Amino acid sequence: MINKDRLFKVTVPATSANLGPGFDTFGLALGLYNSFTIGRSDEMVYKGCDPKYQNEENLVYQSAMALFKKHHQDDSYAENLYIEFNTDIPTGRGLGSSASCIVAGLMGANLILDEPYDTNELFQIACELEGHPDNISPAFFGGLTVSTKTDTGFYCKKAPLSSELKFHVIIPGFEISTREAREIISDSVSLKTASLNIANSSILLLSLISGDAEGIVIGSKDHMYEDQRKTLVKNFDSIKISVIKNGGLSCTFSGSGPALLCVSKNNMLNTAKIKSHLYLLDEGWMLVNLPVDDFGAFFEIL
Ligand SMILES: Nc1ncnc2c1ncn2[C@@H]1O[C@H](COP(=O)(O)OP(=O)(O)OP(=O)(O)O)[C@@H](O)[C@H]1O
Ligand SMILES: N[C@@H](CCO)C(=O)O
Repeated sequence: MINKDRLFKVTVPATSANLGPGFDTFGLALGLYNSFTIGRSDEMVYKGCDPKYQNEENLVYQSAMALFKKHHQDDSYAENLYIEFNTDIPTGRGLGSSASCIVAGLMGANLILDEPYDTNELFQIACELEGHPDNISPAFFGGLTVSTKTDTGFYCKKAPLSSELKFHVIIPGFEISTREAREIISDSVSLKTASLNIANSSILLLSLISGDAEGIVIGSKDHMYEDQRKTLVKNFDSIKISVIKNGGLSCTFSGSGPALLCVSKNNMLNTAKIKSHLYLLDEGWMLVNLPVDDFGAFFEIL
């Protein structure tokens, strides 16, 4: 039996990490959402969830259990939950689907426990579970975020974003897991490469705030991972060329990919031309305009 008196609906925005050079650092919340209704139940229920995730490895369930275990100080603690999935964020595309599951699992479990943890504590646990903070930060706080890890935990700052900027994602029909996309990149870079990425990400951040087109073009260039990751994504170069030729200021992997994030200014992007190029390709690419979500995850008591 589901405890219908205590059902909570947690809604989490999609997120696009990196924005080019800001690897594991920059994140942007976008107006596409996953909602999860969570409560206690006599038996485990995964309603509306892809059958391949209807098991104890489920990331919403795992994240909720992580909080219960911490709260009860018992590593073997487990209980049955009702979790209903209403999900629009495509899985394994680089749009923060895993971050949405982690944030919802933690927020849902915290509500079930009568909120013993504050947002910063949940944020810290979420970053630990995801392994890096760049998707978790905008999922929790919305908008454009810059995150780092200090000796005492993860730290996030929100940056104001120019309202003249528009964001489109180009999403293919296939998935690449973050694990696979991280395995393909080298785990060390030269000082020269690191310095170029620091310089570009700084220019990019200033330009996203001011809306300076030239700074976005220059600052979006990554030197650390794009060349390696694009070997996993057929037609990456041709799509990027089409976006830039048709008014885009940048076209970078969204998070670990394979989806791409395009930044443009006002209505300069010729979406019809880009769509006709995508139509010629085999991988089912779709171009979608998404607003920025400035608020991040929220809950309702049902
Ligand atoms: N709707 C969903 N239902 C159940 N599990 C999901 C759902 N969406 C995501 N997941 C979990 O998240 C995993 C995908 O996470 P992964 O990090 O590979 O991709 P992503 O989060 O979409 O990309 P990125 O982290 O680059 O934004 C899935 O394998 C699954 O475990
Ligand atoms: N910064 C991460 C985002 C994906 O979770 C990556 O690019 O691997």
